[in-house]
Amino acid sequence: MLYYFKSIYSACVVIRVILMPLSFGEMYTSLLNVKQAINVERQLIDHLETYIEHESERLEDIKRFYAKVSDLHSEVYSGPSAAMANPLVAFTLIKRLQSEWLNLIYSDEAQENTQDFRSGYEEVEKEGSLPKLEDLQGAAKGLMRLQDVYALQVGGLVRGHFQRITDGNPIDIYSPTVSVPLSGDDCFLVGKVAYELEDYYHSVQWLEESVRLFRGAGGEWSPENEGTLEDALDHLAFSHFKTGNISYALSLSQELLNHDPMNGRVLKNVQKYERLLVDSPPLLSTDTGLKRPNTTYLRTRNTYERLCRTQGTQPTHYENPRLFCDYFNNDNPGLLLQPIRREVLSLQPYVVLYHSFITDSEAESIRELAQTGLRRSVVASGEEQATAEYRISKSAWLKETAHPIIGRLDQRIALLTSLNVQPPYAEYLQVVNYGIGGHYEPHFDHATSASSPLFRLNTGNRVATFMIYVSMIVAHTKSRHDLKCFFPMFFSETFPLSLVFQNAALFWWNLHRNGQGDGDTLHAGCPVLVGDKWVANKWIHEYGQEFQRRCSPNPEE
Ligand SMILES: O=C(O)CCC(=O)C(=O)O
Ligand SMILES: [Fe+2]
Repeated sequence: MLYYFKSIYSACVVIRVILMPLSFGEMYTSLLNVKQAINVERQLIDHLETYIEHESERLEDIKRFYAKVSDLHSEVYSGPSAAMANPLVAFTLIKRLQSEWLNLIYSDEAQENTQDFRSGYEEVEKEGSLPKLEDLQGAAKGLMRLQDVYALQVGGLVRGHFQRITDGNPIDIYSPTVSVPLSGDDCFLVGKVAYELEDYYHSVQWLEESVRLFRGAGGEWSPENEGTLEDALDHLAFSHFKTGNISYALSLSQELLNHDPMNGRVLKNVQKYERLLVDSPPLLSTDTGLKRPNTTYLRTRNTYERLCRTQGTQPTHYENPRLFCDYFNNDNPGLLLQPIRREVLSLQPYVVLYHSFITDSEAESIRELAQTGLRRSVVASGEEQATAEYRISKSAWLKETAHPIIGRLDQRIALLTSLNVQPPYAEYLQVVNYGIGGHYEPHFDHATSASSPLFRLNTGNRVATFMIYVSMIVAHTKSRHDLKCFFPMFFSETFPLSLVFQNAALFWWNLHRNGQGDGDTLHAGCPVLVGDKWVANKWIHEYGQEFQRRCSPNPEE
């Protein structure tokens, strides 16, 4: 969702990405890649199935031997020494002890089964399609971003719910069709990511849940787990120590010692905490001083998050009678038969929403065409471009030659805006796919520094943005009260937000007529709470538009 608000923020401008070989890296930054990982896991499930079959057969064989020998002992050898009189019985006893037990005990079968299982995994690994540690960390950070921006309760998330406390009650802000609760180990990993970032605000919350769940599991061991109750207690105790909650750090460490009494490091910590508590007993206040870590790059965080939580505050048509909706053809013969539903959302800056700008099948084609070209999105960083935490997505550039659809889109944009959208007067179409909790924090699309790599096109700054919602399956299915217009059938109270924007396009001028950037065009893509969000940007440059957008020295225009 794109929101507008006024504030000053340093420019971060997306520029053309140099195409690199196809890579699957940074999976967490694009939901498309996450979806592809489903097939990867399916392969592993097949390997596990074969492994289980082989191991079951092996155990069956072992059980058969066990039954044979134990039966012999209860039926044949249990009597007096009569059985030994039978030379066949004597022979088979000696043979078993000399050979059969040996073969059983030193059998390679278990190892062979494990080896086959591992080879299957290694094959998948070689394809390069497995997530890396960085992906796990990125996904965990995405979850914490959603937690923060949408004020979600960690306890709710752990139970598979997306809840926010409103007026003292947990309210579902999104009800998933399938709810997936998290395990103690899931929470441990999220908490550990925060812990390693020295972000004890989050580590405390997630590790609390982890400890609770591990305790509940009664120390039961699961082969897939990375952490244990002891690990979680250890990290949680230290997180509490770092946030000044010494007495809690002490009691957690003592609990840990119950499980691991010889742990010298924890023994030392306990002594240290006890000393600290004697030296400066805790105040009665329960305020642990837990604060969210300050991100240096976002001075407009509160406004941004408020807007994301309230689903935007675009001006309503009731407040400003100069805003309107109409069927628009730009007096252009190309649009006469198919005028487009236009909605003027704001006059200053001038922002227009074009409904149904593309069809479902065009949206699908755009997504498909972009797939192989998707690379981690970058932003301008000085004279260069770099990835950034404040923009988590992948993007691909589509030339007009990629498919006739792209050329037709360019044409349609030109018909609507009367602007020259041919390169180099506009950039290629940039298709963006967001990842887990993917977002684009408040930014300007235009360059705000003369050294920006954006000027390498030599066609001036980005005068306008034409942004298409190529798909947006969002969490909220509540109605938008602030987006009613003259099209009641399209904006009925019950109409899901996602459908209002899906296939629509936004247009706005980034620059004033005097060429200066318009500070009011600060905008953002809120973290994607759920679903697969795609947008496509067409950035139109200053040069080539001289006859369509007259200049003016007036800084207000
Ligand atoms: O995803 C959005 O809603 C905004 C994207 C955006 O502003 C950009 O790509 O420049
Ligand atoms: Fe933007």
